[in-house]
Amino acid sequence: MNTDGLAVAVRGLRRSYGDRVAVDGVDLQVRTGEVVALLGPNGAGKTTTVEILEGYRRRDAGQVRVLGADPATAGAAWRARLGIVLQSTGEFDDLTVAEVVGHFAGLYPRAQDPAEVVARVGLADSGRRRTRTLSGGQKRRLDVALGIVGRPELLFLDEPTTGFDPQARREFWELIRGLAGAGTTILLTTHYLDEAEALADRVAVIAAGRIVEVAAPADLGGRRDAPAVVAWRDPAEGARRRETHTPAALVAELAAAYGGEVPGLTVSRPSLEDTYLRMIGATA
Ligand SMILES: Nc1ncnc2c1ncn2[C@@H]1O[C@H](COP(=O)(O)OP(=O)(O)OP(=O)(O)O)[C@@H](O)[C@H]1O
Repeated sequence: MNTDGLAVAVRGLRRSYGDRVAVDGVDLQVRTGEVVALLGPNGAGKTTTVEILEGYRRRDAGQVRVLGADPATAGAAWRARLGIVLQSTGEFDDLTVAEVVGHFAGLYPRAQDPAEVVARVGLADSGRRRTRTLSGGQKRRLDVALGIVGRPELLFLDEPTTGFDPQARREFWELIRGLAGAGTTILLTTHYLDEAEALADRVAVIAAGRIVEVAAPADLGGRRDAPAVVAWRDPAEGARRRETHTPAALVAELAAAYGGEVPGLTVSRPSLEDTYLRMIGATA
């Protein structure tokens, strides 16, 4: 397997738990410096796949290279190049935010300044607080701080913004964009389609243990070529709707017919969520 320019290279990955096939022949590549979002319904095999890449679960079959090494056998020096933000929050008893981040910084050979990391995740005012007094969203920020304090080359984020308020999500996205802009490769799992669209260069859709498609958010499922939906409200007939590949022509036609503004006019394309739900076979 040629892994030039790839932070993650996976071919034919399989893993079963007893009779249950969780990962059924996954192929996936993440280029160095890329942000890839892994999307899929509950039980699709995301966590299993990601934890195999992180070296936390064994695989039954397949080739896997992460930062050039096989996670099943790679050692501590390899692990220090990864940043991992898991779904569940660690418990740190009575330690303060600054103490926990400082402690983790000590585990890495080229850690960032802990105070800078605390500020970067928006916890500068909470550095002296004991971690058990943090809100859910603040704990998640602490998780992210611990994931990035070692200056990872590759960052794994498992549903990073679950429990965030909208403003905290936007701030988190800025943080992630900053890391990506500085060259960090990022593989994230999320159930938020807007998050995938905001952050990812490419999204990989996984369902029932198989990759359905990998594409840029704008291209997924043929989105770019999908017809536009032009909707308006006719004063006599009520709500009207037409699908077209030439929406500008239709709008011009309607404008002429209505003698100017078209009542209640909207022009839309299938959202990433519409496309995703169609791909995984959901009946929305
Ligand atoms: N340790 C385990 N033992 C037995 N079955 C497991 C184990 N871990 C996962 N599974 C099963 O494997 C399948 C894939 O699970 P996985 O956690 O990888 O999915 P996921 O896509 O991460 O789901 P979610 O979105 O709910 O986190 C599921 O059917 C799950 O029940």
